[in-house]
Parts: sequence; C-alpha cells; structure tokens
Amino acid sequence: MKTYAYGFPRIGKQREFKKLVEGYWSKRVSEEELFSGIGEIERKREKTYRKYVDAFPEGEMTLYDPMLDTAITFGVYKVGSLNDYFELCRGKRALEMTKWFNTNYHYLVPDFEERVPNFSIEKPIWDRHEKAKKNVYLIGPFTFLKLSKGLKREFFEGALKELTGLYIEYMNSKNFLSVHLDDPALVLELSKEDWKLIEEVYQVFSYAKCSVNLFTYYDSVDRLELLFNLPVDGIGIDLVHDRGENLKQLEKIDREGKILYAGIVDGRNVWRVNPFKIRSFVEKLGENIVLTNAAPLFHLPVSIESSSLPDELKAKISFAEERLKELNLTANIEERESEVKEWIKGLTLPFGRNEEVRKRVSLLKEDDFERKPSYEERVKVQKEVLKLPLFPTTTIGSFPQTEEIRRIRLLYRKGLLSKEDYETFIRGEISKAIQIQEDLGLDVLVHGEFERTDMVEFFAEKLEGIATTGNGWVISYGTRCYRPPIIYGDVSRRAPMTIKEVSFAQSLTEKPVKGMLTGPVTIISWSYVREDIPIREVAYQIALALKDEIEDYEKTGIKVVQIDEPAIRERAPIKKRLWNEYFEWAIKSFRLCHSSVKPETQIHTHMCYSEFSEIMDYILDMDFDVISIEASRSKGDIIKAFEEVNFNRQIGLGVWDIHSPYIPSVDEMREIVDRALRVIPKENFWINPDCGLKTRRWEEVIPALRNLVTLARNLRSN
Ligand SMILES: CN1c2c(nc(N)[nH]c2=O)NC[C@@H]1CNc1ccc(C(=O)N[C@@H](CCC(=O)N[C@@H](CCC(=O)N[C@@H](CCC(=O)O)C(=O)O)C(=O)O)C(=O)O)cc1
Ligand SMILES: N[C@@H](CCS)C(=O)O
Ligand SMILES: [Zn+2]
Repeated sequence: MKTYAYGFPRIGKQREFKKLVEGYWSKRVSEEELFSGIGEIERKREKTYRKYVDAFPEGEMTLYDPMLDTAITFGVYKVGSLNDYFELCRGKRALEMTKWFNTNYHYLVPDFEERVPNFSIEKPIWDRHEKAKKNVYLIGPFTFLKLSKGLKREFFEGALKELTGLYIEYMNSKNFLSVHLDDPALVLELSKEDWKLIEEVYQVFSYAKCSVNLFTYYDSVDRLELLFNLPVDGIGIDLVHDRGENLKQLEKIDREGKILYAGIVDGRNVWRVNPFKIRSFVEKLGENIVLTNAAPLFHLPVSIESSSLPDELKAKISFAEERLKELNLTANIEERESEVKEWIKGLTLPFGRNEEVRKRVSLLKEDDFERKPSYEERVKVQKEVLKLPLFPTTTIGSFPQTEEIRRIRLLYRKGLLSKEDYETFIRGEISKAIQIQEDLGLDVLVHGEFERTDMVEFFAEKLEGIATTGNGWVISYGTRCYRPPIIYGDVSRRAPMTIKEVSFAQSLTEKPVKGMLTGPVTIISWSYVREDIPIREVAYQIALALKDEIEDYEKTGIKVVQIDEPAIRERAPIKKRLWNEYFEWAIKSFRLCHSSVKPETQIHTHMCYSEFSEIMDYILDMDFDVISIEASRSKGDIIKAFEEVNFNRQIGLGVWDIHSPYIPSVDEMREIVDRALRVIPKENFWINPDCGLKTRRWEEVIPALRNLVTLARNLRSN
C-alpha cells in the first residue's frame, strides 16, 4: 500500500520559521538570509516526509500565508518587493484576517472590492514553486474564490472560469509532473448552482498536461460522486471527520480507476490510532488506495519528541511526525507487526476520572442555564452601580507581553527565579498598567494578563484534567503561535485561578476592573479534546470551574467580568445543518458560567476574526450584557448584520486593528463609529480596540489608546 502526506507544519521544531521571519522584520536577518533560511526549513520538512511516506507535495512553503501567495501568483495584488509583500500581511495595507474553516488558523482574505477580477500569471517576489515539480501544491481555484471577499455574485462564474483556465496555463507552462490541488471549500454546504459550476468548470483539468489530484478535508463532500466524475487523477477525502458520510457515498461510487487518497489519520486531533484497525478498514475500500492524513498536519505540533508531556500521555498521542509514522506502520503492517504492537500499548491506559465532577454535571437542571432577572431589568441596576459615561471606553484584556515579561517568565519556569519574585514582578506590571489606563482616562480597566502565556494555556495549567505540552507549537497566523493543551481527563478547578491578580488591580483604582476569563468553547477549540465522552460534558465541566471563579470574583468586589469566546463561530460545524446541535451546547456552556451572578454584575464577552453576521441570533442567546467584537480590518462590514436583528445588548465594535503596528487616527476610528451609529443606539455603544494588545508594543498602545479616548470624548460632547 502506498502512502502520501501533506500540510506538514512549517513552524519547525524550535520555531525556526517564526525566528527567521520576525528576524527579517526587525532587520536582524537580511533578505538573502531569509530566503536561504526558508529553503533550509523546507529541506528539513521534506526530509521528514521522505523518512516515512512515499510521496508529498512540493512547494507548500510560504513566507506568511498560502492564500496571499495564491492571490499574488494570479495577479490579484501586485507585489514588487518583500516589503510590499509584508505590507499586505501586517502594514497599513494589511488584508483582513479570518479563520480558515473551523480552525484556529487565520488566513489573509483576498479582496476583489466589488470589481470585475482581472487575473494574470505573475512571477512572485519569492517563488515557492521555483524548484517544485511533483505534486506541486496549489490552493484550488474554487476554494480560493469562495474564501475571498468582495466578489459580486454575478462575477463569480466568470471569475472561476478565467482563473481555472489560468491554473492550467500555469501548470503546463511550468512543466509540472503532477499537481496537488487543495480544495477544502468543496466540503461546504454548496448550492445546486455551485455544484453545477464546479462540474462544468473543472472539466478544463482535462487540458492539464500533468496529473491532477484534488484534496478535500475537514468534513464530508456532499456530492462525492461528482468529484469522481471530474477529469482528475485522484481525489483526497477525510475519513475521520466525515461522520461516516464520505464512506457511505464511496460504497456506491464507481471510481473508474481514479486513485482514492484515503484520509485515515487525524490532522486535527492527537489521539493515536491503531494501525491494525485502520488497515482492516482501508482494505475494505477496494483497489487504487493511497493512505494519507485526513486534514493538513499543520494543526498539530511537529513531534511529541520535544514536548514535556508525561510518558503515559505521550503513549496515547501522535503529533505531525507520529502521524507520518502511523501511515507508514499501517501500510507496512506485515513487516512491522512488533513495532505496531509497541505503538498501541498506551491506548488502553485510562483517562483521568473525577466522580465529584461527573456528579455535578449529571445534576444540572434547565434553571442552571438561565440568568435572572432579564437583561432589561438588570441593566438598570448595573447603570446605578457602575455609573459609566456614554460611549464607555475599555480594552479587551491583554497589554503588551514585552520581551522583559517573557524573559522573566522563562527564568521563573526554569526555576531560576522564585515564585515570590515572579509574582512581585507581575504585580509591578499590573500597577504600571493601571496607572497608564488611569492617566489615559479609560473607563473600565483591565489588569493586563501579564501572568498569562496564552489565554487558553494559562487556564489549562491551572485546571485538573488538562495537560500542557511545553514545546508543542502550532501557527495561528503569520508567525504567531500557540501551544494547544490536551484535555485528557475530567476537568476541575484546583484553586482560584485569576482572583489574586484581578483583585490586586482592583485595589489600585476606583474604576471598575474587569475579571478576565476564557470561555469553555474557546478552551475546547484551542485544545485537543478527549473523544471518549461527549463534547457537551467536557464543556459543562469547564463551565462549572469558571462559574466557581466568577463567584469568587463577586466575593472580592469585582463588578465586571469578561468571558472571552473568540472561538465560538470557528467551532461551528462546517455543515450548517449541524449548527443547532452545536450551538445548543456551546451557548448553554456559556450561560452556565454566568447564570448565577448577581444582577449588578456586568457580564461581557469578546469575539474576533470570524464571520459573525450569520450567527447573530445564537450570539444573542448567550445572554451577556456587553459584547466587544473585532470589526476594523473588515472596515466595519459586520455592521450590516445589525440592520437585520434586534440587537438589544451593549456592543463595542473594534475601532483599532491591533494586528497591525499602524496607529489609527481619531478620524479613522470615527469612520467605523459613524457607520455603526446608524444602526446601533448610542446608549448601547462602547469604544474599544479589536482584540487584546499582547502583540503590540507600549509605544503603539499608548498613542492609539489616547486617540481612542479622545474619540469617545468627542462623541460625548457632540
Ligand atoms: C487572540 N488569539 C488567540 C488565538 N489562539 C490562542 N491560543 N491564543 C490567542 O490569544 N487565536 C485567535 C487570536 C489570534 N491568535 C494568536 C495566537 C498567538 C498569539 C501570540 O502572541 N503568540 C505568541 C506566543 C505566546 C506564548 O505562549 N508565549 C509564552 C512563550 C514565549 C516564548 O516564546 N518564550 C521564549 C523565551 C523568551 C523570549 O526570548 O522572548 C522561549 O520559550 O523560547 C510566554 O509568554 O511565556 C507568539 O510569540 O507567537 C497571538 C494571537
Ligand atoms: N482577553 C484576551 C482576548 C483575546 S481574543 C486578550 O485580550 O488577549
Ligand atoms: Zn480577540
């Protein structure tokens, strides 16, 4: 049996990719060094692939994001220099950033600005395909256009025809031997018209001089037979996250000699597979099978080898390199039987069970998910208590994680600094941040999250039942990474998690300080989650831990609590037909956190970098008092969605794109507010940035927040 793998992480075992690109941005690395360093990373990746699998794509590497590279290759953006390229990623011309399907990877969204697209084939400033010949990696034209913005409906068909034609020209002129087309948008719930268009337009692949393999992943394809009728050589499908739907269709399809790239090892979660079971499963699939991963492997860290997990857990999981090994073991099971037996030894080890937690979840009643009194009642009490001005100003939670903070934390983690000294240092940072916010004149303050490495990892370290990996880095966007924790057992709170820092901050000021928590859906979405109990139960376990934390806030006099749920949209299933089922537990877990708070406690939530317009009704059902939503990169496009719903809650639409070092002026921020005030009553409107400020520098934060406060003051005096 043959094996194939794709999407192996580009970050590198020691985050070489991040260090290199960020080194270039800070002028420590020259252009030449950047290119040769990227080449080196690519060679290492290919060496790993070669160790385990028969084939893999060439030219998968990028300097920032493959969607942007595709846009440049086909002339959507003209880029004459590396600086032009990075301006589109993080400068004043930065493209909107949004979640890639239901993942925590963010891509740059090509924008056609409502104009007729005018494609061309361009030689990019750094040519990822320069040496590529076999299985050359390209994002499929359908996915590329479907995930872009500003392409009017009436132009879509013409654009797809023209672009697909150019793809053929590109492949033929470059003399590729074979092409790997990544086309995950084919798993979306598509209309009849879309399917008809795909069927028609993708016929042009018969003009390709090389073989073409079309890969889908993250879910099932609703019209799989249609893909097998296209003039391509192979089809890749996800047999892990398809709820059996791909398999069911496969049984009825005549594959007519086409290769089936059977995605049988999970690219999204870490639980180790049993190669014996996988092998007997694939043997039933028939002839012409190539074993592959079910989704790109970059959602996993590079290898378990360099992680600091306990051995019992390591024996149950696989990261990217181990997934390659699983493909290899499955394909060569006869010769490697003893190795396979060794591989699966850890699978029988039990997950952590906590009877008390199980009982608490089983005793939950409908009332436990219901906050009383209603928003209309409690908002009056909150007004009395908080006495906030019109257009209250706040930030989203984190302040700059400076090099000094990271260095001090590293010393503490290595045991070179005592807990006491570390905590004194953190208190010093909190004091400075409170002073700065007071001086700027913000209304609702935050403690700054200096004690947190990451908004999920921090809670994972405090909670029982969740493990952290130490070095298991995964890219979230560009060069920014996170280490997804592993939820392996029942989750419970050992002790208060955030009270010390937040109540210290509150002791320094008369203004309200927001207690800052990460919500259950986000903790789940940015972690790897056990699959032996229903996801709903995991969510309720986490919610109960957060509920206890909020009760402790109230006891210490905290009046405003923010429960961040930036991943609530991202976690929604790709198939909308499954949305009700998902949102039911997602919303209930949020409501469980805050259902028992006092009427005067103001509950905030925050969401970012997703397409929210379609989920407004679900969002409202979470029953918070205030929401802050990112809106500035999309120039406030989300405002349209407020025209259609009666959004009777307070809202802060982000007025500052915090992922760019650019400092917006008062007038630039005002544009978004003016548009929003046409649909949102001014007494419900807050002024805040898009997201947390941890990735920015104080030199950017202070002037931008000064402008933000000036904007609020101008609005109040108008
Ligand atoms: C808000 N977002 C988040 C998402 N997902 C998360 N898991 N977290 C988020 O906050 N998704 C949506 C958005 C956008 N996504 C991100 C993701 C990641 C970052 C980010 O800033 N990442 C940091 C790493 C953060 C971290 O864990 N830091 C640790 C380790 C720091 C470190 O590298 N230490 C060095 C030594 C110190 C030094 O020399 O600097 C080392 O260990 O070698 C910590 O602070 O201790 C990143 O830099 O990529 C932002 C938005
Ligand atoms: N409170 C978090 C939310 C990020 S989505 C922060 O400010 O970083
Ligand atoms: Zn955010």
